[in-house]
Amino acid sequence: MDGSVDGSGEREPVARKIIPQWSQYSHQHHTHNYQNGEPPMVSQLPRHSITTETCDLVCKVMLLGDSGVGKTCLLVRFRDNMFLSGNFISTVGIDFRNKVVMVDDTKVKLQIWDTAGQERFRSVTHAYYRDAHALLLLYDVTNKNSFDNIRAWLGEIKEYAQDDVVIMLLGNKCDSQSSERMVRREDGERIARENTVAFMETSAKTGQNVELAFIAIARELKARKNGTHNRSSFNVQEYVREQTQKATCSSCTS
Ligand SMILES: Nc1nc2c(ncn2[C@@H]2O[C@H](COP(=O)(O)OP(=O)(O)OP(=O)(O)O)[C@@H](O)[C@H]2O)c(=O)[nH]1
Repeated sequence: MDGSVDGSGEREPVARKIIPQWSQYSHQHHTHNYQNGEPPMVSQLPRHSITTETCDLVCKVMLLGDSGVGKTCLLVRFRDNMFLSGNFISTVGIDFRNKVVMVDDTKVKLQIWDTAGQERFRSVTHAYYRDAHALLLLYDVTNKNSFDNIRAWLGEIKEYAQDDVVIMLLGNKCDSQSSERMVRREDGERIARENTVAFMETSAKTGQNVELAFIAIARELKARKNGTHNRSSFNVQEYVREQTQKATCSSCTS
């Protein structure tokens, strides 16, 4: 036995996220009218996300960053194209969802682990770093503290993750009004450059760059698997730069 739920190598999360049913996310996310006053646990949710379908590549992607930066919202936007607005319910422990994406002719299954940003869950989440192929590290552009903590997060990554893990830094909530913004895009770019990681600003609210972040990860991991990575035929930092520039240019001309 590999300890997986369905024999596919996927482990049951050790802790559960206390959230309303996935299907109720859109508008009732924050109403606490659960049966017996208790929200359902992940183990009670439909396991439709765990499939036995064959994929050419399976990638484990972890979402990291301070509590409240928008990790769960980013995942929900990518997987279900929805936004969880309203009061914020913190993740407890760790949870995962799958999404299959096509990269050219390759079927890539992204197994996305959503971690709790709160300090008290760190020892739980550290145990998962070493299995991750890619890490999406988020800060909130309206929260300077979450940005200042990025160096500490990078330190933890260095300590617990594989040396060759793909890291992408995301400045989330870029839809926010300029009066609310506390971190300039250039500051995000600078810290990413200093640490040789890809960077972009995202919005789980509007969907800006959300798909691109995950697809760029999938492309990079596919390139590595095919052995094309070392020959520099694909570079995730370059790819992200090109794609975000393209998006900026087309929004300028439209
Ligand atoms: N304006 C705006 N708000 C966002 C965005 N993403 C998330 N939020 C809000 O930020 C709050 C926190 O979002 P979550 O996704 O729950 O944060 P998290 O990082 O998963 O937090 P933990 O589970 O505690 O680690 C919620 O109230 C969201 O509605 C975004 O892109 N734009």
